[in-house]
Amino acid sequence: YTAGWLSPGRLTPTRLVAALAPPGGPALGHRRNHAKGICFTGVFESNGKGAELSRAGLLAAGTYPALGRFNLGTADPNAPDATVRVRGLGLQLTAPDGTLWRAAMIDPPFFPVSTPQAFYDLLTASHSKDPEAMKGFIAANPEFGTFVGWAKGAPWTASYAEDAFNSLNAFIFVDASGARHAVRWSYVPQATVTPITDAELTALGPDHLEQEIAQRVASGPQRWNLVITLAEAGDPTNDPSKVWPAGRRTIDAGTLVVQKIEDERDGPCRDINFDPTILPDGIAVSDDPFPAARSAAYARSFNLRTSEVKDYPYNATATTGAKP
Ligand code: HEM
Repeated sequence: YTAGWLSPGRLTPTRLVAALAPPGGPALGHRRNHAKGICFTGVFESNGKGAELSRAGLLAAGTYPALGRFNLGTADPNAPDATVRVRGLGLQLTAPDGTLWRAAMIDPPFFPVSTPQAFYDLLTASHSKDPEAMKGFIAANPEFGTFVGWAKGAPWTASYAEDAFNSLNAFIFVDASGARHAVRWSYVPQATVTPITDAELTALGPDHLEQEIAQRVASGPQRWNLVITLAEAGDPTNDPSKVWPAGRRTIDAGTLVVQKIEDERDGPCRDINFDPTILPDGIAVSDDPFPAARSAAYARSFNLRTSEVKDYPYNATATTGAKP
């Protein structure tokens, strides 16, 4: 059940989260990864088409509350936007009976590495002073080269509203008859995508993405389609670094509508852990090893940051963390 995580010598959540910290140490009180972000509320408008694959109530037609957070894949809450290649979306959908579907997705079309151990090795190598460390890592994890190609070549955007956010990890949808379907999903923007370069993003300023999404949402709701992709026999479900072949059947299950930008520091995202294993009946984890490892690491990060409340008070004058 604990996937060996309690055995001595194995990769543990504590070691994994410690490895995320930059050489100067973690930013106390903040998420240990994806530390820079901005919170929002809205709704998920389910069109009911996902009910063919999953009996989850949130995939039956209806409108359900959504809480989420756009973020940058960095341990530094003050990182300039153009220095961070990976952007993320944490999302919680709530069914009328209170059942939750939490997810945390990113914009690359595949993950840089195949296993949680390789992610740990990447973090360790990238923070190492040994000039050979990254060379050794890349030799042992050739899939990372594909990610480097994406990171160097893929266009940037000037808005979170123009980014697609991908589950990358495979999950199992269970339908009303009990049949199981391996899927991945993406939230695909309805906004027109205008590619830019990293130099153009730099010129827009270090915190452009937060300022821009606040302005854009203030001028009108922003939308993403939930596109579910069905695996075919033989498609790898245990390795998020491997894309599935083109042409797989997809279902557009509904629309995420971002209606209001919320305060990041004092807002409703602060005390949420977007743990990707918090799933409603009708959605389950697959043989992908990441969600279990992520769940343990996110809990460790959550426990650390919520115990560091004096370093991240709810407002400028609070010293105890008590919400005013
Ligand atoms: C073993 C691999 C991974 C580790 C150790 C890891 C670690 C973490 C940690 C510690 C956090 C902060 C949690 C918190 O304090 O609430 C986080 C947040 C996040 N992670 Fe991961 N992660 C991993 C893989 C992934 C993958 C595969 C994805 C996407 C497909 C992803 C997307 C995100 C996103 C979007 C957030 C921000 C969620 C929020 O806004 O709270 N991570 N990650």
